[in-house]
Amino acid sequence: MSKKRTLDNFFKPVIAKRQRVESTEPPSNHTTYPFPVPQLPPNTADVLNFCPATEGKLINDQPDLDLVYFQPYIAKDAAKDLFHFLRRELFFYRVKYSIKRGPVETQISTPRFTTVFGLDDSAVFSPDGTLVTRVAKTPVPVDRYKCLPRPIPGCLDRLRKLVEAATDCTYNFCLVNYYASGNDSIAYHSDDERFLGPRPAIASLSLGASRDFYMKHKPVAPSPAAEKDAPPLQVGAKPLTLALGSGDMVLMRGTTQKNWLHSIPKRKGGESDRGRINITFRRAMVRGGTDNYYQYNVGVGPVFKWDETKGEMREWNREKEEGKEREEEEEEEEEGGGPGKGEGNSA
Ligand SMILES: O=C(O)CCC(=O)C(=O)O
Ligand SMILES: [Fe+2]
Repeated sequence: MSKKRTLDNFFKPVIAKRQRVESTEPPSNHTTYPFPVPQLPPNTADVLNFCPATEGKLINDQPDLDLVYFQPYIAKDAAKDLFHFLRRELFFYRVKYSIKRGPVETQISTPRFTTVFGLDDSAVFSPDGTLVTRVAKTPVPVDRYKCLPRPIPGCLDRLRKLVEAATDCTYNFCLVNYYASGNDSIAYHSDDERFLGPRPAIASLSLGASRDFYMKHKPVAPSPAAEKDAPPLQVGAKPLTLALGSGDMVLMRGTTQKNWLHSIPKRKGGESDRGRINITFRRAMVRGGTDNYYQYNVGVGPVFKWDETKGEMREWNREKEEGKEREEEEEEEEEGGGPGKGEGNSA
């Protein structure tokens, strides 16, 4: 070893590698989960007590736009830990579906990983995990929903409560997107579904790689009295770009969804390839909302789980996982003193 390197090492501050400390609380589980979801690690949970890390800034200087931008909502280190925890522990889907426009059916592949938890306002989960009506607390018939609703796991429910307090709104749904690379995206759309009510509040939290969030006003149809081919009306709204960094949160509320579109466009290389998680909290009023969210964010395809060694989402399969666990248990048993492994047998 060269002298220079030895000296460098001498003066380098000793930074202890941060240990991953797991929660001792039992994980969240439900019959609809492919596998249990651990509780937040205690150090991440503690830091969340200091949210919001900054005060929200109002962005309402354009027609029909009403945003509150927390930049950030979660401080940098905690946002990083939360990103890695959620990417590692949640189950995701890559949903495919078909849409019919007139006689033409088109196959769509959602260009990002998604997952969803929650239940509309008509019902609640009872402590044993079954569904009961919100008011009368009578069992909900099993065929009420096309896809069985999933309770929000403890780790995301903690976030939901914090976000409720910071935004003065209540939410019963949590949608999670994972953009694995710059090739993953969400096209221009508005979250103005009828089941969210007329002026929905949607809180959108970003973790991981920074991505551009584009917003533009919807074209405004000319009045019925205008000429037939009249161009869309100009409302004088300028498109907007927010460079959403890790820990940032945007609350979209009031007339925003009715009048504005938003998207996360594709990007080439750079930071995007490190992956980004987006979590939106919303409130669905009726059961149609529940069916819609599960159809488009869970679907019927395979489960994906983050593979730490490969550094990518991999298809997860219950039989394969259970087989792997059995093998590991058998290996442990053998190492623990099975025949031929005893003392004096090493020659
Ligand atoms: O990823 C984002 O920031 C936006 C996600 C979004 O618009 C949605 O899930 O509806
Ligand atoms: Fe959206």
